[in-house]
Amino acid sequence: MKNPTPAQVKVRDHESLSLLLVAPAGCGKTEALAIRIASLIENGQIASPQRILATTFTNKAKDNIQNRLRDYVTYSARRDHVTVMNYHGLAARLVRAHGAIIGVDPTIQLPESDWVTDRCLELGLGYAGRDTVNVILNELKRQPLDDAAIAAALAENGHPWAIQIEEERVAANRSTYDDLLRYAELILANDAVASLYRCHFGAIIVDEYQDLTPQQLRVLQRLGAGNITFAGDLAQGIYGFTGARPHEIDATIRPLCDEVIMFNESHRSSPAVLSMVNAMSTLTGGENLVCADPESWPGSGLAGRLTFPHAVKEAEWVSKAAQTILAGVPNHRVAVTSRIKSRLRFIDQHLEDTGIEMHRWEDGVLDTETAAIVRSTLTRLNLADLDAAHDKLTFLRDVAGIAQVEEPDTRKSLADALNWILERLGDGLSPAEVAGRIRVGDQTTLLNAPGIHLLSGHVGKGQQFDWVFILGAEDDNIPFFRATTSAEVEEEARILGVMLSRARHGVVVTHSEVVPTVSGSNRNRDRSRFWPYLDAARPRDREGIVEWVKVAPWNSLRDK
Ligand SMILES: Nc1ncnc2c1ncn2[C@@H]1O[C@H](COP(=O)(O)OP(=O)(O)OP(=O)(O)O)[C@@H](O)[C@H]1O
Repeated sequence: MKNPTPAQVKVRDHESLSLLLVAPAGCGKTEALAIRIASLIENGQIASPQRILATTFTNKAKDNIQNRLRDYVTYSARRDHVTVMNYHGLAARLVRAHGAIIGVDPTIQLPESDWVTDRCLELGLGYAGRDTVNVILNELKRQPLDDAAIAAALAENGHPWAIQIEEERVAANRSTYDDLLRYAELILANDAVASLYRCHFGAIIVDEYQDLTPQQLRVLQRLGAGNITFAGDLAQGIYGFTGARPHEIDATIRPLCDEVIMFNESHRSSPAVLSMVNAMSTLTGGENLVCADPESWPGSGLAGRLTFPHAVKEAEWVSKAAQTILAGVPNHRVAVTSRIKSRLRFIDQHLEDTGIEMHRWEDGVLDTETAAIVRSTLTRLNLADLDAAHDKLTFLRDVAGIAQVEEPDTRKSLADALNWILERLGDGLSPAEVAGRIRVGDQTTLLNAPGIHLLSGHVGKGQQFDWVFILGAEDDNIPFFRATTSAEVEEEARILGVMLSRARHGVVVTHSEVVPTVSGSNRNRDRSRFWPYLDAARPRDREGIVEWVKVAPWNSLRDK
């Protein structure tokens, strides 16, 4: 539990339930939301049978907010007064309970994968065809249109594959992620249903509002009707590709909120790290961050930037640097990150080959809810029955009870996890051994585990690490080659800003002159066009980094 700052006290004590909290990375927004939730319960503003709804975008973010809440709200108060849900989970709940009022079968099959993409590839449309079909369907389904209106709009558009795939979906009584949100909005247009939910959820808490799509905001507004606390940061808007519209959302909610409270003091990062984050602010549009307690950071923190002749050399150096840091501060967490996951393959391979332990955030790591189902499945699994089953995956899905899982994100991760179990059992592991390999993304492991963590830029959103190495500061990687418009390139700058601002003590950015392609041929790579912006932070070069590490006050670092 932290001592709230005066600004956090203002958020905690703000009487009306309609509030906007805007602050750059690391200023304590999520902490302030947890403090506010605790206060709403303590002062009886939200009392049974009403609950507070806290919405998140992913299961990992759900774990993150639940983790924070543990510091301020007792288990029983959380159980009785707080619901933490993803947008897809919320939409699925509405469809299951009230689908019939808009003519949707409440038993409709819930999504557990990107079915439209899978279907396009099965039909041989290739990646370009898949992109076209997805764009057509996504854009239409982000509007409050029923199935008949979607069919009519598709007929007018005339794209034969989009029409066929949508017809197949309806005939098979299945839903995609887009359908769930669309149906939820249509259901909430019914005043009786909307007021039922407003009575149930007395207040809504929305973190990372800049990532909302207009459709998600419309759903929230029907549910929350002026009782919403939003928190976020436009400079961290990195989900344009999923339909997020940060400026549009901001312009919509500002006039509706009773007050706007702003913070600009970072509680997360050292002065050196903040200088790197601030160096990007002209591109990210972020406020300049001030360090809340500059004297408290041993050595003032570390900011570094260096170039390697080859990605393999980069991997060797970063691995050695991470180990040197961990030798000095074994309780620390070191993130090795990059814009895209595949750019981490050299360091991943190097760590694997040298037997250095790492936590891969995107592989075999389950959120708390999925891990609980998988563990119970493994305990109940009878191997003889599995061996005798004609279709092993279907058998395993039945044992896991996937059909009863309502939360689409959990369904997806469970479906992936069941495939992973089958592979491991196929490797000759026993169910107990497979269970032993499960890594859970909750506070006891991923969120707090010391050591080296490998993760891509988007996955790191909302998280923090003591040290962050950002690999692959090359054009094509960041900005990603698909970013062509100025708006897309600006979003790429914000992704770099998000990666930099995950760091507490130190951040090091690297570029490699040669990066082999996935097929193994060497490719020359230019430094990222964002590289020169970091000059303003006067990052240390290789010698400077070595010098800092040599004289670093490890004892003080360990305790901070
Ligand atoms: N009042 C406080 N005193 C000391 N530390 C604090 C305080 N408030 C927050 N912190 C710490 O500062 C760090 C950043 O806080 P938090 O994650 O809430 O920021 P945020 O604004 O949500 O960041 P981001 O936008 O990057 O997700 C956390 O380690 C948190 O525990």
